[in-house]
Amino acid sequence: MPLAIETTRLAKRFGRTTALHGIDLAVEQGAVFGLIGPNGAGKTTLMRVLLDLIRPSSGRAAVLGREPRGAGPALRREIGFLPGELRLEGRISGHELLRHYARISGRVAPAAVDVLAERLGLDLGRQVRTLSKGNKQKLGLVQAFMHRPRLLVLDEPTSGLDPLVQQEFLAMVREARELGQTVFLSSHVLSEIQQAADTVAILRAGRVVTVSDVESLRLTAIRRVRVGIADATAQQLQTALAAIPNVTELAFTELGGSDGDGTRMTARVEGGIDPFLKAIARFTVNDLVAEEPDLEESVLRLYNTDASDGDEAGAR
Ligand SMILES: Nc1ncnc2c1ncn2[C@@H]1O[C@H](COP(=O)(O)OP(=O)(O)OP(=O)(O)O)[C@@H](O)[C@H]1O
Repeated sequence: MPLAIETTRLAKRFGRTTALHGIDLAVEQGAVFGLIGPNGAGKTTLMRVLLDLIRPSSGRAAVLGREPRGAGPALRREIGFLPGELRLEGRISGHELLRHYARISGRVAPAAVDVLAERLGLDLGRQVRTLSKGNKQKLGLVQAFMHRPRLLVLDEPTSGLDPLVQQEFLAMVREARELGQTVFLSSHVLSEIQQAADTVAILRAGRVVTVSDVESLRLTAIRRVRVGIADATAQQLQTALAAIPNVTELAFTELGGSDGDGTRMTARVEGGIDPFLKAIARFTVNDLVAEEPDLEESVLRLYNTDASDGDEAGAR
């Protein structure tokens, strides 16, 4: 069985900007493969090469065993593509627009469009130009999924979606995997990739920094945590957390003076959060906020790259 996606020393230059510096990637059929990286890393460029929307400067790409260049509509029908910047014809309804796309993608099961629209909460009767950004994104997702393509290439698929719809999208990805479809998706949000993907490639400044399974990424996640404790002093909290090695940068504010309204604490938790939660659970917790793990801090530093060192690949 050929790989779903294979690139060999794939490079793309735009004038003096090098967007991709020789990318080697292999995506197995049936996998959910996440591409993650900061702005300007080259995620969109890579996807556009795979879809033959742009041509590589050097190197090779193969999609479902074929070179995108010259493979034409037959390969295109096997792919469901959600572009990062969706441009949709506005003066027709969602229904009409999807009928138009179905003529290109072919083989759309009669009920598929309605089922997907219903799941995402999208009104297909409305004129496309009157839809909000999130609803346009839903329309883009419906057109990518509706013909059950062998390969889904999704550029920032949850951009603009509210959290409930994001969860529905993640369920759609899981079902696609169960049906044997391959999903190749990009994001700059670590938690989203962790929920959706089995394997993750980290792209930075046009290079693959690492390819890793999602479980190992989870261990490296760094979170900032804020906690309000009703019945402990800074000293008590310090003592309770002293023996937990993955908790650092502790800072305390004691509230309320003599009668003691408790203490506010911030901390940096690297890796599993469970030991931290167990240690504070003996006190009365009023409030707990665990921020989204930070991609740059969690992942890029692990591989000895300077996360602040310019996002734009061409800047160097
Ligand atoms: N058509 C183009 N002309 C010139 N430079 C381009 C073009 N497209 C992309 N680039 C440059 O290539 C690099 C990679 O951009 P790309 O859009 O692929 O990154 P990305 O990882 O998708 O970023 P984001 O998360 O911001 O969408 C950037 O330096 C960008 O400025």
